[in-house]
Amino acid sequence: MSEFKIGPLNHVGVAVPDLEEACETYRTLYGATDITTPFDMPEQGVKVCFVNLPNSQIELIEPLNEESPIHNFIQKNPKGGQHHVCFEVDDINEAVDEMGKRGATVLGKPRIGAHGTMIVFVHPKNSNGVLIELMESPEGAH
Ligand SMILES: C[C@@H](C(=O)O)C(=O)SCCNC(=O)CCNC(=O)[C@H](O)C(C)(C)COP(=O)(O)OP(=O)(O)OC[C@H]1O[C@@H](n2cnc3c(N)ncnc32)[C@H](O)[C@@H]1OP(=O)(O)O
Ligand SMILES: [Co+2]
Repeated sequence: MSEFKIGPLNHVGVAVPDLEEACETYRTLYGATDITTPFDMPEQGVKVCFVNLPNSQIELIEPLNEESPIHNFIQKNPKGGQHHVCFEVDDINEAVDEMGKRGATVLGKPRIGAHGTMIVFVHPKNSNGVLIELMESPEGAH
């Protein structure tokens, strides 16, 4: 087995029915001041923005359409909910290979994520009901 291991927590994904409303909640209820402008990621089926915190980010995601991978999640959780946890990895292809060897179900092929590096997801059944995103580190290898 390779030495592969997860690195820093990059972000926590929160699925929401309305991105603007969710941003407003982080602004007015929690006083968050650094919230990025929302943008569409059609290839991921989501509209995204980040609440930047000193040590991490909350990624707010709203489904773009009924084909979105988070469409069913919002149907089941109409007010939204915690959706995924994202860890950085040094090398996405190594991560995919090693996840497979370790018996996990990797969902699809790596794709470009919201930070401009490759991401891939591991099924929640493999990790106590938590959907895990693995993201190639923006700073390169650790
Ligand atoms: C922008 C980007 C970035 O950071 O760069 C992102 O994060 S994009 C983030 C959005 N993209 C993704 O999530 C892509 C990967 N996700 C997927 O492929 C999908 O969402 C699945 C994880 C396969 C779930 O799909 P879907 O909800 O349609 O399937 P399903 O209804 O059959 O659900 C199968 C089981 O998984 C559960 N389930 C669904 N979503 C879940 C979640 N987020 N966390 C924990 N459990 C979850 C369901 O309740 C169900 O449980 P039971 O079997 O017990 O009823
Ligand atoms: Co994410």
